[in-house]
Amino acid sequence: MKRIAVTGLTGQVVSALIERAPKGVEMLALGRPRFDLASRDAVLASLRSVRCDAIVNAAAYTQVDKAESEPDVAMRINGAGAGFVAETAAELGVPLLHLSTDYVFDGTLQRPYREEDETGPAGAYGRSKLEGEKQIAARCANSVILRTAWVYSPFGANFVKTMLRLGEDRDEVGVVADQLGNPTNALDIADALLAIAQRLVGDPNPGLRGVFHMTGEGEASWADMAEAIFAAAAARGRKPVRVRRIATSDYPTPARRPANSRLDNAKLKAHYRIALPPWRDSLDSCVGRLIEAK
Ligand SMILES: NC(=O)C1=CN([C@@H]2O[C@H](COP(=O)(O)OP(=O)(O)OC[C@H]3O[C@@H](n4cnc5c(N)ncnc54)[C@H](OP(=O)(O)O)[C@@H]3O)[C@@H](O)[C@H]2O)C=CC1
Ligand SMILES: Cc1cn([C@H]2C[C@H](O)[C@@H](COP(=O)(O)OP(=O)(O)O[C@H]3O[C@@H](C)C(=O)[C@@H](O)[C@H]3O)O2)c(=O)[nH]c1=O
Repeated sequence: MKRIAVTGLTGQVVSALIERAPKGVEMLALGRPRFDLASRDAVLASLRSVRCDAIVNAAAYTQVDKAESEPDVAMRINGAGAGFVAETAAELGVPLLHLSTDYVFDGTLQRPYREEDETGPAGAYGRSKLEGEKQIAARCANSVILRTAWVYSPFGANFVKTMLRLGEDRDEVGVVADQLGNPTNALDIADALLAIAQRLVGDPNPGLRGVFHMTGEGEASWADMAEAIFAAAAARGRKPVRVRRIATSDYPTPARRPANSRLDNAKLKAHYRIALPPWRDSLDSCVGRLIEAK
């Protein structure tokens, strides 16, 4: 496998893939204005113009709250747009790796979600991502849909960067403690995507295709994650910041988020022998890198 086309130019996962690509593997990043998921013509033309061995669809509309006020835009990009990518991957005969989200679930289950569990998104972003999954499954059999969650990294916008920014001029931050999930470092996602792409290119086994959950190991609430961020920052000389553990009802947002969005990664381990590192380890190294970069 020599060339991977990846959608998005500045996104967290795209940036991580570019950083982690081993010598000899070229990442061909496609982004706006030329590559726009909102335009079928642009998607087909851009992907047809690059020679690649696999496609990673990492571009998406990711603004969870804003999606509530422009659900059609989110649906167009995450739903129809994903379908255009799948259509082109099928035409080109290359495997497609597509990223989806924990927010396809309503969060009412009392255990980590498995791939076959019933979906039921609580908001417009989750609905649009679920439609993307359906488009991919219908149009490209040679595909893997990887549902990940709570992505952070040294790149782009994310919860870790938000907490470090808030902590600069506050001694205390209120963070919801009743939503559970799996913090996931985009750099770990990139390593796994590279290994998965390599397998797909060389192995036609249908068991490697379909939906897989792929998150950092271990679970946390957003408040747990915030506490770990401030602990990692304090260990590197930043002033201490307290986390006030609050309820979802104390932090009103336009979008409803799942109370339980923990994902069960057993299928990925069984079929690919891949497990992402424990979330606390990866979070600590990300905070370290962000602080050193300042
Ligand atoms: N962030 C998270 O917490 C999670 C993300 N995911 C999924 O993982 C994937 C990667 O997420 P992440 O890297 O965090 O995303 P980011 O929000 O960091 O980046 C999204 C990327 O998509 C691009 N993009 C947005 N709209 C379009 C469009 N119309 N045409 C082309 N490109 C577009 C953006 O480009 P531009 O720079 O031009 O804006 C940007 O490069 C997504 O599918 C997301 O749904 C899943 C679970 C959690
Ligand atoms: C900034 C902030 C957020 N929160 C809460 C709000 C929310 O419930 C939770 C996370 O807020 P954010 O808006 O940062 O995260 P959010 O945009 O909901 O993150 C989601 O993004 C999409 C793309 C995904 O696919 C999901 O997996 C998930 O990562 O933390 C606080 O309690 N206090 C705060 O100061």
